[in-house]
Amino acid sequence: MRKPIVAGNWKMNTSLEEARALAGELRSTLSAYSTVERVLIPPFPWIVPLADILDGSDIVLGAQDCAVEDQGAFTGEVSARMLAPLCRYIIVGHSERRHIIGETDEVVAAKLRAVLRNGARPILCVGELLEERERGEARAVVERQLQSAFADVEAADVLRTVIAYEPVWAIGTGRAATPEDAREMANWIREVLARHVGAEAANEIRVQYGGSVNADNAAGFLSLPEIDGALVGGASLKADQFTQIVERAAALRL
Ligand SMILES: O=C(CO)COP(=O)(O)O
Repeated sequence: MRKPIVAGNWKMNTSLEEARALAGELRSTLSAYSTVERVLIPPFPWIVPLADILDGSDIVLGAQDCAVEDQGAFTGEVSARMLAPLCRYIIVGHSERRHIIGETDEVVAAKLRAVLRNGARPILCVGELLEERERGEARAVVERQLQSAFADVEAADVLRTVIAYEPVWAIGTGRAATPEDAREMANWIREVLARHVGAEAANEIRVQYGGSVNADNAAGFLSLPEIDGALVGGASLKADQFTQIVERAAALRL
């Protein structure tokens, strides 16, 4: 059985005060839903204060990115080695890093390996641009992203990774993919990964959907057996919205 995972990617949002208040509220509202893995992914500087606020709860932290290297003269970088004691998950390959910061598939693959060798679990984001979907290339793009990320990764480590299917055109646009789009891509992701780890193991890998998920549309995705949770951006900054999404996941995936 794949345990559902709902993660809130706060991106570059919240003041320290707001972050503390949001985490404090979520600590109490989310405590009832232990059948769902609940992950808060705040900006780097809030990870330490939030670790204190969440101490003793079963809500876990994630990080939004990490460096390729573990340590050294890389001014401004934060390594997976530093994050791993505090964060169970680290996002790699988010589309904002691929398309705004310019991270290549090779950089994403190196970051994925950094997360794995330091004992954290990657949330690997994959997804196509609107023009790629319109040209009928969505599956090929996601296949390339997966093959590149996992080229030098052993099967056991592939199984520690969560895949987030986040079509770029659905992120922050209010235009979510349809549940059918998400289902098709989740099946494709497992098909591609099956070549690497075998069909049985690929069936153990969790696939989330991300892109304009909110309390109103979450059930459409979370009710699908192929979709194991959501990676939530904007709606994760609102305690009531995020709590409702987690509540839907708990109710639909018993
Ligand atoms: O990028 C996302 C999560 O990583 C999705 O963001 P939105 O939910 O704001 O569309």
